[in-house]
Amino acid sequence: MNNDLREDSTHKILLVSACVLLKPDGTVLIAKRPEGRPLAGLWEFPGGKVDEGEAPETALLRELSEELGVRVVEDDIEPLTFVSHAYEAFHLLMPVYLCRRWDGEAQALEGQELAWVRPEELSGFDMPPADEPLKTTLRGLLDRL
Ligand SMILES: Nc1nc2c([nH]c(=O)n2[C@@H]2O[C@H](COP(=O)(O)OP(=O)(O)OP(=O)(O)O)[C@@H](O)[C@H]2O)c(=O)[nH]1
Repeated sequence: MNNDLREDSTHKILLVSACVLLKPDGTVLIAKRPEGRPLAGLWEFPGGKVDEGEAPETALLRELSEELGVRVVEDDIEPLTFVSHAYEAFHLLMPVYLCRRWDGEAQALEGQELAWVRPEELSGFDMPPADEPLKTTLRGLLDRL
């Protein structure tokens, strides 16, 4: 095997499901990571790590319920894009789903700050390096819907 491609703990793949919750007014939800967590203070799309043996969609519905108290059914999420980014400690692979229908009002259940913003406003928010490409591509992706 090519040494550059060998399995290496520093290049472990971390699978994280994320969601673009889109309201009819064209705004999307972002959440600010609370103090005391890695990447604290950065704004990101709701979601989280996929547990061992868990489907990415199941993980997403679980995270949306835990973090925001919104109930989403699997039929109401669809693949939008994905992010692949090499962090120092792991390689992030993040399927990004789109959701336009959910039950309940999004609440900050984990001490995070929430903001509904237009995709073109994302450039004004500090986001994790992996999310940078989304700042420019999200508007186009949503325009195509
Ligand atoms: N949810 C989410 N995670 C992101 C985004 N961008 C990004 O780099 N990440 C990274 O993906 C990882 C997600 O981990 P997390 O800590 O939010 O996952 P989790 O909710 O399962 O956390 P836990 O381990 O405390 O249960 C973090 O390393 C985070 O920095 C994003 O837009 N949304």
